Amino acid sequence: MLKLHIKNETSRLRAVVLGTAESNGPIPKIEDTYDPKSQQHIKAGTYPKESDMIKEMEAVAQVLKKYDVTVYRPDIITDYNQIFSRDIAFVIEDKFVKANILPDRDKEYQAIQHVIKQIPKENVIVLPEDCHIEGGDVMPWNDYIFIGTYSGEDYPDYITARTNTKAVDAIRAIFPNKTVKSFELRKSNTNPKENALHLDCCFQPVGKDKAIIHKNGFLIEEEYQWLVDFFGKDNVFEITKDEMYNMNSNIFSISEDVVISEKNFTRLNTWLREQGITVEEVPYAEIAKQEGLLRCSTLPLIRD
Ligand SMILES: NC(=O)NCCC[C@H](N)C(=O)O
Repeated sequence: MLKLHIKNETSRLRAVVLGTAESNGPIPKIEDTYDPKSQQHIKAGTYPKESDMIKEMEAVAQVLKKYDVTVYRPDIITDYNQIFSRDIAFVIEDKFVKANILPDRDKEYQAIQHVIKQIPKENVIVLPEDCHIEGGDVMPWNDYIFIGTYSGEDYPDYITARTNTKAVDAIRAIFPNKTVKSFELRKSNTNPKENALHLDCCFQPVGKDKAIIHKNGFLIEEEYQWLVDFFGKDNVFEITKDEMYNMNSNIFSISEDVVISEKNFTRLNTWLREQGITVEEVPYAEIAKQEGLLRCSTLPLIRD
């Protein structure tokens, strides 16, 4: 049986599900896409090739192997996108919560049944269907759970809005000992530079007490400011609109002092090293074209 344990985003990683780019399927039709960045690349003829994305994910697998992390991979569903395993479920403490993901992506959960079977049944939580939530919006941070959401009345119009108020309330009820703090995110179905698809597309804690953040990803300035004050101005690395677009906030922590990051994130990687963090660089610019990066591709099961 798997002894799940996740308290935060950066404690030493021991076991993780890493998505797969195998049998990712043909280039989607514009009407079948569910994020504006993929759309943009389909129109420009620059949508990523499966073989390139497989290489990128293999580089991540190699780093995880180097750090002796146990890596689970999804079963392969023919011609189906299974790169972003982060969103399909999430672990908080010893609970595995099935995410109620966008219907276009709902088969992804079935492909990790071999992992779920190893979790005691009483620790697997299935939320009511009207609680929409994706793991990219959920961040356990010690006594807190940070959740990205969108509560506008036009929620149903946004295919980019993935976590609703009902889900935030449900998480609050399941974890009464945690402070659940939600953040309204900026959404656009058409402009990736104005779209924080998930909380991890505009914010992520790193190290022991630091964070990466993009102000414009937050709809409410006070909520952005709350995070800056929480971590302290000097501990926060502010990223630009283009850096958010390139997914700089979506690196992945193996521990408080080791992260996996994209090799072109020069400014961020320099800052991380200045903080004493070892940066394991991988190529991930092709996968980034689908509006997800390293945090999005990983579902941590056990951290110290
Ligand atoms: N946590 C994340 O931000 N995941 C990225 C998911 C990207 C995928 N194209 C989607 O729209 O669901």
